[in-house]
Amino acid sequence: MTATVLDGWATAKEVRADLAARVEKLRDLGVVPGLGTVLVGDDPGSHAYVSMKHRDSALIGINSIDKRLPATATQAEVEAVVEELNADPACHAYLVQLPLPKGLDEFRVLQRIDQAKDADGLHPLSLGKLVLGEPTPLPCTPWGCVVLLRRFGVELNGAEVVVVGRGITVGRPLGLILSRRSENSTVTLCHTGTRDLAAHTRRADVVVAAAGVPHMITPDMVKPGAAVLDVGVAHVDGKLTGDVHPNVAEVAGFLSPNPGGVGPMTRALLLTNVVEAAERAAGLR
Ligand SMILES: NC(=O)C1=CN([C@@H]2O[C@H](COP(=O)(O)OP(=O)(O)OC[C@H]3O[C@@H](n4cnc5c(N)ncnc54)[C@H](OP(=O)(O)O)[C@@H]3O)[C@@H](O)[C@H]2O)C=CC1
Ligand SMILES: Nc1nc(=O)c2c([nH]1)NC[C@@H]1CN(c3ccc(C(=O)N[C@@H](CCC(=O)O)C(=O)O)cc3)C=[N+]21
Repeated sequence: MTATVLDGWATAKEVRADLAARVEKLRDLGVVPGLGTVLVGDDPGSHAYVSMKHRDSALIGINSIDKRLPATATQAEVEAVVEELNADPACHAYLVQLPLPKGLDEFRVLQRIDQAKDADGLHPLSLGKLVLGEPTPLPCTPWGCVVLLRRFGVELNGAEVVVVGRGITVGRPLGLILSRRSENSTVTLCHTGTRDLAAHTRRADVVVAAAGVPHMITPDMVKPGAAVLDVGVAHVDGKLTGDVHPNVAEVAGFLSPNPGGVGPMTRALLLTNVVEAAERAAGLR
């Protein structure tokens, strides 16, 4: 048996096709959705992610507002760009690419973002609303995981889900999303303090690997037929390497590849947050 591929490229394309129709409707009302990005410094990975986000935006008619600052930028300079985007009516939602260069206070920058323009769903108010069950933009990577699993008919209602990692981008918010009534999963978050990781993953119907430890999820850790999402990103000998060992494909029922799984979904759900912000600005929701 070999696992069904949870194809993030194909699924992201479907999400974008739906968004393109919504962008069309907005254009008829005279609104062109705008995605802003703030990139500070010259980390090559961050540059690549930001370019991919703008390329995806262009595919469906979303306007790009691309702000760049040198690694030497001060806290005040970064916050001034944030204020500029808060005030810009052409920018419906935006993100500050993390991590910021050393010396800059990320929390203070994130707090200054107008929550109504939060594209990442990682604003402190957005995360608070998620905890409280209020409507809010959802964090893109965890939301992408949920949309991908649903697309392939993986049952979440009542499922045992083990998330490896409690990071703020993936593990922590994924636990919040999956434990809502609408998803209704039983969630376990594992981390470096977990005593017997394999004992947890072996019981899981769904394993989400979001630790950034190359090939840490091996076939013996997976229940036959389980769905496995490979989210973690590391580089080994210059090559993108996920958290899931390739032989897991022989045990799992469903497996999201990396690249080609959750990555493209993350970008598609980011665009969803932008379109929804523009729809709110146009009075459509
Ligand atoms: N493909 C995609 O679209 C995306 C991929 N990513 C990737 O996903 C990963 C998670 O990101 P993020 O949520 O920011 O989390 P962080 O990178 O901030 O944290 C990693 C988490 O993994 C845990 N962890 C590390 N090693 C182990 C281990 N050996 N056993 C169990 N748990 C471990 C850590 O535990 P502890 O808390 O105890 O330190 C921590 O909770 C990263 O690799 C990131 O690059 C992120 C966003 C999008
Ligand atoms: N606040 C914050 N938000 C993030 O969203 C965030 C972050 N911090 N820190 C770093 C990680 C990493 N990350 C990725 C986004 C897209 C792909 C992606 O699109 N990957 C493609 C292409 C990968 C390639 O070929 O390089 C794929 O998986 O197919 C991957 C990884 C977001 N992150």
